[in-house]
Amino acid sequence: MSQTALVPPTPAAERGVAARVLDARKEYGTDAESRVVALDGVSVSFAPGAFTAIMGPSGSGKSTLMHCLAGLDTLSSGQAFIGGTDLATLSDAERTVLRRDRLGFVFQAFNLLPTLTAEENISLPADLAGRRLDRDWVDTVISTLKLGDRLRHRPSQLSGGQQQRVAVARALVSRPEVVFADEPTGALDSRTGTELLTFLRSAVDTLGQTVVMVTHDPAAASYADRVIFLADGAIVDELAAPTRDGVLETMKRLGE
Ligand SMILES: Nc1ncnc2c1ncn2[C@@H]1O[C@H](COP(=O)(O)OP(=O)(O)OP(=O)(O)O)[C@@H](O)[C@H]1O
Repeated sequence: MSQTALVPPTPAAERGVAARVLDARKEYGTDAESRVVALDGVSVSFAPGAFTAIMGPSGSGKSTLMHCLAGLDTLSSGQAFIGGTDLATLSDAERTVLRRDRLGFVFQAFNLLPTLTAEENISLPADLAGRRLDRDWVDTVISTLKLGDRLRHRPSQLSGGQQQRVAVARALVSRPEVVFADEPTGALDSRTGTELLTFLRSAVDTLGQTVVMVTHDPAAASYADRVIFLADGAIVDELAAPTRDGVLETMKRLGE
């Protein structure tokens, strides 16, 4: 039996929530001097088919929240769920399988394998999971991200923006339950960044893709359905249907 069976996808009946944390607390360091409370009792749910941005000043806990939600790190206390799966009930190996089979990642370090072509990098997670990709969807992703003439190139032969688009394609081709994106436009020029955000938005609108994105950029956050603001490890505000100006005003009010 394959290991994949250890972490079955969330049954339809439990799909009311794509991801959530309950009273999540994360502390780093043990002695009083080095102790940092990165998450201080955060409870938040992410609806399926919604695009959520997480904002807040440097050090407010954004990456920690995303890493604990995505099973890349564990909470000190509280609970983190992907769909109906409580991540604390999984072994390290099971969490790895869950990340591979049910989640997509777009991080600043693109994590592309240097010896593989763009096309091989894009299909790698699905190949590892032994899952067949929907060829029409793969073609749509590749053409929307304008990667058609770069598929045989290796990462070192691609620009930073092209590598980032390969990373986005890799995260989206298998239609994961949740795509986690950490500053996905940070390294891109504004036109490429806009294209990428437009693509994420259309994946949400047309496919019901769930996206959770950490960003510092109010314009990027305005592509989301909802923005959550963190400060000192706690959620301090939230905006629905955000505009760039609305996000800026909230940041100003929160003293960012
Ligand atoms: N491995 C670690 N060991 C100790 N402290 C850590 C560790 N990782 C994060 N922290 C601390 O936890 C707090 C939250 O960090 P986190 O990276 O989640 O913030 P962030 O909001 O993502 O910041 P940025 O916008 O600068 O990326 C910070 O004070 C940070 O110094």
